[in-house]
Amino acid sequence: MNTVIGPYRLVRRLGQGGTGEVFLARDPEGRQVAVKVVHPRLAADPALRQRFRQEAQAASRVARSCTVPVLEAGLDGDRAYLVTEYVEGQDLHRRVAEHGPLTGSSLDALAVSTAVALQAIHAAGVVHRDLKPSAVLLGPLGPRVTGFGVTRPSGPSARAEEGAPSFMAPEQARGEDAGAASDVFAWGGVVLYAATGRGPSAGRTDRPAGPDLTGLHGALRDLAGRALAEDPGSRPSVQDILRILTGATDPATSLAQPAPAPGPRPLDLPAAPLDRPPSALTTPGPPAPRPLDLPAAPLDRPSSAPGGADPDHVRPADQPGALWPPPPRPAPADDPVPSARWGRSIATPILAGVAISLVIAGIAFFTPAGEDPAGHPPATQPAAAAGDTAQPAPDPATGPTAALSPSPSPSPTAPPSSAEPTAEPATARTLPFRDDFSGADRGWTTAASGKGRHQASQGAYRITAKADAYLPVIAPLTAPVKNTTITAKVRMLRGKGDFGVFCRGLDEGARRYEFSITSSGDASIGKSGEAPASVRHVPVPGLRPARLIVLQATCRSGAAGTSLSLSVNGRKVLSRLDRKRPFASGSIGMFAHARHGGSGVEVSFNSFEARP
Ligand SMILES: Nc1ncnc2c1ncn2[C@@H]1O[C@H](COP(=O)(O)OP(=O)(O)OP(=O)(O)O)[C@@H](O)[C@H]1O
Repeated sequence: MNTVIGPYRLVRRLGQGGTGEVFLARDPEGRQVAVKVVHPRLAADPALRQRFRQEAQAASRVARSCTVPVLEAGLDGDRAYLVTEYVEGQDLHRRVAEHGPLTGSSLDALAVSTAVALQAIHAAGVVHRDLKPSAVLLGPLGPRVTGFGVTRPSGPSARAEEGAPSFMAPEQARGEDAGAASDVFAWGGVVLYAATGRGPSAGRTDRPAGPDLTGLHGALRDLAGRALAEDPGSRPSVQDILRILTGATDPATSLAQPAPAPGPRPLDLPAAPLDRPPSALTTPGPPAPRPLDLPAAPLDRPSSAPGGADPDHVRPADQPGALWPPPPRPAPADDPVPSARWGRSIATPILAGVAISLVIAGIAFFTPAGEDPAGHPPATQPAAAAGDTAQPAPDPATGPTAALSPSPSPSPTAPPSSAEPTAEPATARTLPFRDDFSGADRGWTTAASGKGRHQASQGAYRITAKADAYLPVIAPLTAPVKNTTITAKVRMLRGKGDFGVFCRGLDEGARRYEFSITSSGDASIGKSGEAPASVRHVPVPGLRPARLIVLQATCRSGAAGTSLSLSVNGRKVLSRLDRKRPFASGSIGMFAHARHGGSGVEVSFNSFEARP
């Protein structure tokens, strides 16, 4: 094969996706990469090119520790292409077709690895949208997920129309927006397929009793069954899947809901929460992929093995006790797609990031997905929507300017009764939720790569963000949150920056709203992607961040947009209406954000409560 695209020399064809062809190729240094060439019809569409670029940028943010990185998105003439690391081995579809279902620890490792991949993908603000067996590559180091959707048309995929089992969630098949919960459905289908060779047959009327889980056992059976629930709100979060599969949580206590059954679901929520915090809202983003209109150049050097090993140097034989069978011998060099065919046979899509889970010596070793170490925002996230308004909340008694005037603040040690927490419900994994941090950490999470520390100790939860770092900590809820009022008691211990609570939805750009107090005593309501300078700050008269503050933040989304309000020590100081389309369900939590250099910022939360 003598075809060259960008700086890559194509070696042989690896596969055909619904929207493009994938080739093994060599980069200028001779390293192996996988190059997906987008269908010229799509590549020629300016809107799709733009989307390609944006989604490739999003893909490049997916945590490296558990993905096969997207190395480059480029253009060569009118040919758009995406370069990822090459994974030597079979995809799951072929593996099961040729060798039968996976069993034992191989199956467990596949379930964990694919969930880790989803966690990493979601943490980057991306929804895979097309997880399926052919998108799970069984490499020498374990399963990796590839192919998350760029320029993917909505609705059933071409492959599904050809009669292959569809792994698409019912809501996606209906043409609705896909969220994290849609990926969880596909995860359940992939696990079912890996264990049985059968697909989930989503939304079929001939499966009134739910998916046939015969062949799956134990926690995997329970999780896959719940993941395949028709109602997205009834599916477990990726975080819960991982907790259970890794033994961190007893399924009996964390999954109190029954396995899916026909009939209405108890929750009516459109999407599962993101399991990891999004990239930060107000710090600079990571290096973006090269724009399509620039000469092609790699985003990063290929490095398929953790630790930056050269992919050429990672061989199955090098892995002691590698669980996965050695990949088939490479097919003899061929040239099934001679260069003359490029113009017509190259299909469309774009690959995306992939998760790596190491499976060594029969133990599934995985690193929880991390957000961008610096907590970077989506580079393409627009600033506040045109209809977005932010204003100091009018004081009910004295009018709109009262909130800006000095006024005595209630004693922080005697907050208003509306801010007083109530007794914690027995399960406390859905709203209402309360944590006074009096016991052990109940599972608050942040990025493994987050810069700083966070821990519950002695009745408080301390968050220490290193210099200029953003450190969010996510509440350990098992169901997604959309409309909520959060009440938190917090004080600043040292440093400069801001801190507070947030609500975050799973939608494009992983929208997040932050309710903040700064070390200088201002309050603000910020939105992901906004430049810090454009976020309106309102001084709160008499506020001393070093004393206990009662924050009350409300996040409510409806047809008119998302209404947000912030009260400090019982007094409403800001309200805001974001007229962007309604906010999706997601996660909530607390954060600290160190700014202005120095040695970071440390805050202490005494309690956190969220109510519907
Ligand atoms: N990085 C890679 N390394 C090795 N093989 C790959 C790689 N990426 C894809 N492949 C092979 O190419 C096949 C097609 O991949 P592709 O991503 O196009 O699938 P798809 O998800 O069906 O495509 P689409 O996104 O267009 O629907 C895979 O099933 C796999 O066998």
